[in-house]
Parts: sequence; structure tokens; C-alpha cells
Amino acid sequence: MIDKLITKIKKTGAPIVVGLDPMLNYIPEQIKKDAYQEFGETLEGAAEAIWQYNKGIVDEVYDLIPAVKPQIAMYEQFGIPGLVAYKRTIDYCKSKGLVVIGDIKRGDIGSTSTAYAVGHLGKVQVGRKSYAGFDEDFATVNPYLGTDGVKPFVDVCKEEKKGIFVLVKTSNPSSGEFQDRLIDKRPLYEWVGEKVDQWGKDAVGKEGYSYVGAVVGATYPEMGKVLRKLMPKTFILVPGYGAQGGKGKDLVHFFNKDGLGAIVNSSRGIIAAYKQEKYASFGEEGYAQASRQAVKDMILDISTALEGR
Ligand SMILES: O=C(O)c1cc(=O)[nH]c(=O)n1[C@@H]1O[C@H](COP(=O)(O)O)[C@@H](O)[C@H]1O
Repeated sequence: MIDKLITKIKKTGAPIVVGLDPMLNYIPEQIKKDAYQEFGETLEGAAEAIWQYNKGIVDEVYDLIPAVKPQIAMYEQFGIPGLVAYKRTIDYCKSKGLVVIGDIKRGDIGSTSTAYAVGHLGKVQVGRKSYAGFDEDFATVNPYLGTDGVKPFVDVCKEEKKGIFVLVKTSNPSSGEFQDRLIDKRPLYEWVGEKVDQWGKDAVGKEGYSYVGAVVGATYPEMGKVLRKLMPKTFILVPGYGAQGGKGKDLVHFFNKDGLGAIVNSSRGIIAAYKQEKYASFGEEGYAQASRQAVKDMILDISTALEGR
């Protein structure tokens, strides 16, 4: 799957991911009205609204981008109907040829991680049959429990030709509380980065990158520079662009000289673009076209920064 992701990045010239993180307050009134008319102001109504909203955006942007990243919490808040909308979104994006990164941030003791890995990336055995539960192409993984919490994901990825992105240095303001703590004179995120590099050593695809990737926030460009060197074959998922303040010029060191090695996520900055002054002329009814324009602007911002380095 890492090779498919890279092929699609090359084809689109867009090392970006659109984060499908729907919130009811981003969804245009008309979409909510229609959904509530059909299902009432219920969890089912909310799930229908987020699905219709996602579909509108995906239809407008799928030809410009290689991948999407639905964040499962945004769906889980609507319980089982929300999870159904999550799955519907995954299947629809895959039918449009997009690579799907399930942002699930899981990780537990070995046996439990195995179940997470099977449910999201693998197949579960039921009698003589086997079923893919959520069937994302990649998943985000929390490494806090150490190797035995991550290895089940790597094993399932190997079997299923899928991939993971392991949290190394997160984009949020408090990420340094633990992640920057010095251990034997080195910050914890470097120790984790080194482990990610090792976990991915036997997992390198045709394009020279491992299917064990890392997450490093756009909001910490200097740390990104160090981590890029520490994990040369690791693909880095870079969230924090746009709504969290990351800009194209902050991202150049996350990429290798080959122009590859990183993929930048923006969620609110794309899916709720119509709420920004810059895109306000699209109006609520033009929300998906505003997202398309925001994707084009993001691609230009990043490619200009990469050309100028
Ligand atoms: O794993 C992630 O994707 C992630 C890691 C991280 O360090 N920071 C981070 O913001 N994210 C996710 O990336 C998305 C960022 O959303 P926006 O700030 O709206 O672009 C959310 O889905 C976050 O959960």
C-alpha cells in the first residue's frame, strides 16, 4: 500500500491528505435539514448528514489528491450510526481510488492490539469465512505500550500489504510534556523515531519506503528536520497544516531530496474552507467547491515551498 500511496502522490503531484473530520457545526444547514427530515434529529440523522457532507467533498476533490484520513472520533461521537457513516466513507473513498488512512490511534497489550489490527487492517475469521471489518489501507498507531503493542499491526500489514503511521512527535501544544523529555540526554520522540525506523526495516516497498510510517506534527519543523534524518526510509504523515498554524515553508525539511517521504494532512482547513473569509464567496451551498479551491491552494503552497528549498 505504501507503493500505491507513492504512485498516487507522483501522479497527482500532491503530497497531501484531506482529513475527513466532520463536525455538525461545519455542515451546511440544507444538508442537515434534509437528513433530519428523513431520520429526525437522531444519531441516524447526524450520521446521514456527515455522510452526505463527506460525499460532497470527496466528489469535488478526489481527482486532485492521493489520500484521505477520516478521524474515527468524529464518527464515534454519533455511536453506531456514526461508525456506519465512517465505514461508508471508507468504502466510498476507496471506490474513488483514494488511499484511506484510518486515524484510529490505537495501541494496547499484544493480544488487544492484534484485535485492533485485525478489525481495521486485516480480516477476522468467522467459522470458515473471513471478513474485513473496517478495511482501511493505513491506520495510525500509538506506540506508548512498546514493541508488543505495535508488532501486531506490523504483522497484519505484512500479510495484507497495508501500512501504519506511528505517533512520534504530535502537533498539539502539550506534546512536549512527555515526548520532549530527555532520556539519556535525548528526547523521547527521538527514541520513538529510532524504534519506528527499526520496526520498518524489513518492511520496505519497491519505492524504497517502509510501510511502517511516522506521525510528526507540522507545528514542530525543527524536530521534523532531525527526525527526517533519523528515519530516512520512513514515510512521515504531517498533521498540523492550516487550522493548527503549519505553513508550506515549515514543511520542507519533512521531505527527502527525492521530493517524497512526507504527506501533509489538513482537515478543518479543507473541509470547512467555506467558513474562512478567503473562501466565503463560495457560500454554504458551495462548501465542496470551496474545499476544492483550498486543496489547490494547499498543493501550490507546498510545491512552491519545495521548489524554493
Ligand atoms: O494522527 C494524526 O493524524 C494527528 C496527529 C497529530 O499529532 N496531530 C493531529 O492533529 N492529528 C490529527 O490530524 C487532524 C488535524 O486536523 P486539523 O487541525 O483540522 O487539520 C486531526 O484528525 C487530528 O486528530
